[in-house]
Amino acid sequence: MAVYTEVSDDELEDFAAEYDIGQVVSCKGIAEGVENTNYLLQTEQGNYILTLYEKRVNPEELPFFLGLMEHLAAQGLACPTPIKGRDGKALRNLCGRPAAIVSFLKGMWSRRITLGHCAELGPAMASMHRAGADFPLTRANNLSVAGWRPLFDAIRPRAAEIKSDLEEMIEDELAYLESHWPKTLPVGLIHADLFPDNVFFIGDRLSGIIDFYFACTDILAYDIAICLNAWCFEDDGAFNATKARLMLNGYRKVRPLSDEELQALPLLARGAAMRFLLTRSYDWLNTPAGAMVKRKDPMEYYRKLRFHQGVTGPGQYGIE
Ligand SMILES: Nc1ncnc2c1ncn2[C@@H]1O[C@H](COP(=O)(O)OP(=O)(O)O)[C@@H](O)[C@H]1O
Ligand SMILES: N[C@@H](CCOP(=O)(O)O)C(=O)O
Repeated sequence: MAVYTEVSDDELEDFAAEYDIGQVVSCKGIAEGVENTNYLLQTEQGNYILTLYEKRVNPEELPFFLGLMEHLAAQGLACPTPIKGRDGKALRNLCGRPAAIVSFLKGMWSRRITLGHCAELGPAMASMHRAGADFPLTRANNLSVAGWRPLFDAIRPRAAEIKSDLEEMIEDELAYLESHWPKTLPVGLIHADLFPDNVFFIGDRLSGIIDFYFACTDILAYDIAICLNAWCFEDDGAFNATKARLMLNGYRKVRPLSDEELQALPLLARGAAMRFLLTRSYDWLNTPAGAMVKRKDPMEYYRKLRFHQGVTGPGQYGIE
């Protein structure tokens, strides 16, 4: 459960009084998510999400994230919009943490990814990339190739607790990725954590995208690579090329991909797998015993990385 910070009734009342959102009716901790504390805030006027920002979010970067959500929502993307208080500010403090209220999105994330979900994801991701093109702020991706070695150094002494050959595997792969990482692909605004639990559906239709707190300026096709990993593998570890084809072709209808971008996909998918292998390994080794949060399995990403190491071209992702 991701409620790291408990909010008392008095603190909540004072906080909500800064907004024109009506009287608070209830405030319930949300059990999902791993990064921040989220509450479902119900007021006389409707539902909202109250987020208190925790460890991985740098408070100085919050204007970027909140501004981005505001920008994308204004462009018609179904994503949360920050709610401003009477003073015009969306960002304030609660219980010693930066905090904001955002609009509530209807829909549910799907635990069972279908071909239809992947077909919907592609164009939605491409529309997000297009809508982000004129967002004026930029943010470097601190979890891209330059950020991987410091994470590796932090997990290295205990990597064998996860898998005996993990240290050796990451060492070799990191050296390869550092020397081959593409430098000329189109760059723009990416979500960078577009996992199934951050995409809502109503029935088979995609109804919204949430959780922009890893969003950054990076290679656009890297977002696609993250999704190849997060959406196109089955529970038994098999890669589903039909899912990948539907996602990629749906994407290309809204934002065509150059040959250079397509050829780079296997490498980007290796990098994307490395990124989540590293953060999951770090969290696996460093989550305090008894913390109310479910750790995510690093080995899932070890296996995905091994798969992409064997991919020789984008054809293996189901496309010509
Ligand atoms: N704007 C929103 N509308 C509706 N539900 C939301 C919204 N934001 C978050 N949630 C709920 O909170 C959960 C955790 O949110 P998320 O942003 O993924 O947390 P974290 O950043 O901590 O991982 C989501 O799975 C969803 O159930
Ligand atoms: N998607 C990441 C973890 C980040 O969790 P989220 O709840 O913020 O999406 C992973 O799967 O490792």
